[in-house]
Amino acid sequence: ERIGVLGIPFSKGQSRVGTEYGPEVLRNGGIVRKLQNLGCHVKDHGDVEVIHVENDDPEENAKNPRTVGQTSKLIADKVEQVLRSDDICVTLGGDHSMAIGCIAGNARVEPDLVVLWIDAHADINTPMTSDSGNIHGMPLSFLVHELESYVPKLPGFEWLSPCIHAKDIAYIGLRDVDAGERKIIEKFGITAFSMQEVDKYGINEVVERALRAVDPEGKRPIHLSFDVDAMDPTLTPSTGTPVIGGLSLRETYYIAEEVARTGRLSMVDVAEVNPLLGDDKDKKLTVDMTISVIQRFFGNRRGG
Ligand SMILES: N[C@](CCCC[B-](O)(O)O)(CCN1CCC(O)CC1)C(=O)O
Ligand SMILES: [Mn+2]
Ligand SMILES: [Mn+2]
Ligand SMILES: [Mn+2]
Repeated sequence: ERIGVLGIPFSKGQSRVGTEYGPEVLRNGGIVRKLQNLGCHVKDHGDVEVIHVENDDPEENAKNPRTVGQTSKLIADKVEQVLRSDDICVTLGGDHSMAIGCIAGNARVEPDLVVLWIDAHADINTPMTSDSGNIHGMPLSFLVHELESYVPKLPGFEWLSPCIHAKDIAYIGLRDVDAGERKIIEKFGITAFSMQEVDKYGINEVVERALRAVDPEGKRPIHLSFDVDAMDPTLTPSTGTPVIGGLSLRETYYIAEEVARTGRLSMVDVAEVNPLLGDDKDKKLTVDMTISVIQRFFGNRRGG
């Protein structure tokens, strides 16, 4: 396939400096060349322009709303452009608020997409249910039709309309879900496989059930949003909100290989790499583990 790589050097969806350097360290780790070495045609589209709004005061408890909202619009426009020329878009983040623009942009090209959200967290707080006000904990709430009446129209988000339904989402890797998120997941019946289910059923059964739940006929395009904190922090320590007891390398490989096998992968977001956290060993490990996972979405299979 033709892969379009897009950097999203963004950090204003949360409060730690560093995720803006995610694209740089992933590129320096060789992600473009390693995908090309798999026989993929890879075009690096550079970085999305990041907007910085002065005096961007919190609104409805959400921090940096104008900066996040306006940048998300540019992300959506750029993602749409990439997907008009390439088959698959790989976005290098950047904090997970990037997914607002990534999914909105993908949905313009693939309106029937389903979302696999690989993460320790549910990232579906509304501005009111969030305890932090960090928009990287809220992206899905801006995108889901069923939550539209619960989410205030924040300044900077005028351009955005919900584009997915709750039934189109499946989580794998959850282990730090807030009370408000739990209520939303239950109220709207969102498919969710926490680490408990991964242990109970095994990753093969979890992946099979997740795909069947969102796409029983096996024909819808897949948007895979990968938060590197889904993996155990011993594998990806350089990330802002690590949670122990995460996915193993082999479990994460398996998810990537199975999604690749569908042949319906439309987009992969790589979120929450923060190279300023931890020491140099941690940073290198995080980058190397992340890239080794991404390679498995594109034909690098353990069986050859
Ligand atoms: N759900 C959290 C964390 C979001 C993580 C976003 B990511 O993209 O990395 O998945 C919860 C934060 N909260 C912090 C204090 C704790 O005591 C409880 C959880 C929030 O800030 O909304
Ligand atoms: Mn997370
Ligand atoms: Mn709809
Ligand atoms: Mn996340």
